[in-house]
Amino acid sequence: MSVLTLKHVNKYYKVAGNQPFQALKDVTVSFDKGELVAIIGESGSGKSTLMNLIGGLDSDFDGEILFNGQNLGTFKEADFVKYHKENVGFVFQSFNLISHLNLLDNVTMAMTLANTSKEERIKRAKEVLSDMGLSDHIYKKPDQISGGQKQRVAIARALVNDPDIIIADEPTGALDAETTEQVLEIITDIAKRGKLVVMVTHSAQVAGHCSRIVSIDNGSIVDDKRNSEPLIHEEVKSSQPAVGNKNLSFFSAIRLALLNMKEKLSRNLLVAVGSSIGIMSVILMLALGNGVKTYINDTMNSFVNPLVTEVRMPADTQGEEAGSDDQTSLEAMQRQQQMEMQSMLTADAPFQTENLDELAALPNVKSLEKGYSLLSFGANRVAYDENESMILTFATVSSNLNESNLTAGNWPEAGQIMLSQSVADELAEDSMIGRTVTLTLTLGEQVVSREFDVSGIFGSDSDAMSGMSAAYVTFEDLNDWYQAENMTLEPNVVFLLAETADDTESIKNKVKDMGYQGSAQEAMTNMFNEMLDVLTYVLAAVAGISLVVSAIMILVVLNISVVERTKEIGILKALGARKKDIRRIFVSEAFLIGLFSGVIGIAFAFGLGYGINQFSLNVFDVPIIQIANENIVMGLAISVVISMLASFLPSQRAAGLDPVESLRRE
Ligand SMILES: Nc1ncnc2c1ncn2[C@@H]1O[C@H](COP(=O)(O)OP(=O)(O)OP(=O)(O)O)[C@@H](O)[C@H]1O
Repeated sequence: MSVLTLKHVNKYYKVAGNQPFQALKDVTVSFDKGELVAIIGESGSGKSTLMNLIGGLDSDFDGEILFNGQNLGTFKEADFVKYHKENVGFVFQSFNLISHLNLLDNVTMAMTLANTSKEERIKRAKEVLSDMGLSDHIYKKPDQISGGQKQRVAIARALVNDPDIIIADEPTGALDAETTEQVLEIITDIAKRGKLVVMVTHSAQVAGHCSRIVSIDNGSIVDDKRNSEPLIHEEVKSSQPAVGNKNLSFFSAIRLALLNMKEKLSRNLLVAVGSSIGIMSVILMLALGNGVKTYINDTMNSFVNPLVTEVRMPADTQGEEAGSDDQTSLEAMQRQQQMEMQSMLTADAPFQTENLDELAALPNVKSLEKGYSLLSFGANRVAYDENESMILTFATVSSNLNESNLTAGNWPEAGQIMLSQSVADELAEDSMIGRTVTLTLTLGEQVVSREFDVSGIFGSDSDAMSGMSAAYVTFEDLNDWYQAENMTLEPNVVFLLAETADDTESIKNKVKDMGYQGSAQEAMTNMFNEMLDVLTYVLAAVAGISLVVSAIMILVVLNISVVERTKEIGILKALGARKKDIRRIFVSEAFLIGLFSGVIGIAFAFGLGYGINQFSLNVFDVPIIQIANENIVMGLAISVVISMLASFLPSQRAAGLDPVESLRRE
């Protein structure tokens, strides 16, 4: 059976606005192994058209082209891929080597596309290159060798997968007489080893070397002359297994992408740096959010004891018991009205005994401490001599206040008061400790005053709380005072002391579940945190707009790359690359650009963050940029994903290129 048989093959080219142009007319011919066939004819007679059809680069024809009995007309993409990988090898007039790959990589390309093992690839390529007398040049790039050497590399590449057919389109067209002889000798040897070689030539001398000469004129075979029997001497079939049906691996795609990117290093670096700016901005915005949040939380938390959970009655149950919602009696309403009046000055509802009992019974609660706190705008004040200071917060001292914030003197005991720095500053220029002040409070509906000795100063000038005017006495003193005024002091805040700081969180959660409120400060911190989160994400999103610019930049660069590498894509397809492989090469390139720009963006963020922190440490005493690990991972992921998304269109375009047109591209 013939290796290749054409039966009544017609080829029409579609021409816009015109009748289709018939380039091949009823071509019927068959070729055997060992034949060295010259296809000759005038320019435009249809030689290349015929070669493209039998090489499986063009599948649009009428009639039958049979390779070992299989009709190319019925082939699917996967069949053509297999055909290119295993059965045909191409040699072109202009060599068509891939310029950024060395000779070894050029020759191994077909095997790389078939995912042949690295050792096997290199072993086979070295053998074939050595057969071509090129052992000393394997690491050179194509532009470092002569024309004859280039054509030998191209022949080595065509032979390396041990195909049945070699299709050579004017393989000696660009060579001088001497080199032509050498190349012809090699080609003749190939036929002698049992391959079918079909070669287009314009040279009568070259045709004279062939065993058979087929003449084409105007799309038809007009002459078919055999000079000799097939040249076959001994059929040499490689002992190596066929390349198999595996495909380009992810790692090979990355390596190919890297080699190509190296070729255009400065351009790729510029793109990576350009798109890294967006990534850096996003990371910095998130890190700024982290920094500010940490600063606020730390400042807030530094004033409270980590063992303590502050509990207040729910805001919507003023005067009601937590958990009991059936108290609609007149008494309760009156009580609520009274509380509301008071809440012009104060805040929270008092705790009932049941509340105190259920809170004290919570697991991990070591003890329960009662407290009272009163927020007022102008009603409560401390006076000393002629001076007077309004106090915003009046509270009983409790374990909740962190003693480390006591900047002078002692914690108040019976008959004593502790003032905040700002109050002390307003009352006297020198130290207030030990002096007697008059505290005036609005208790219920009465305005009452009492004298206390100043025991200590709470909070320093440098912290955020020092601006808050506050005064603290003991719960017992306040209780006495209430009794003296014929009133009962009911705690409106309760402090639960945990066994260990680790238990505090769970106690806080339980208390919240039971319907109580946490400290006002905690609520404020939470609100701040939520606002900061929103603000941070908005800022990061605004910074993220530059990522769109990056994506467009990457898309444009990859598009340029596709145009520049059109011919290379044609070569890869002729070597058996699937559409998917071509896509994979471009997507890998985008992946690498994304990875590099992510890494550069992270490095920039750290660099700039360091600078900003030096400044903020000087000014605010805190590092304001805090890059979290998840910011780094997110930055990298965003960078890679955006870049890969941007590669979608260019890689799709590359994969869809027609191999015949691509190979024709200069
Ligand atoms: N894509 C195409 N669309 C329309 N016509 C085409 C196309 N490709 C080739 N042709 C026409 O088909 C005919 C055969 O072209 P082909 O390239 O096969 O000739 P050739 O014999 O290889 O010529 P040369 O020796 O100059 O390379 C020519 O008339 C050419 O103009």
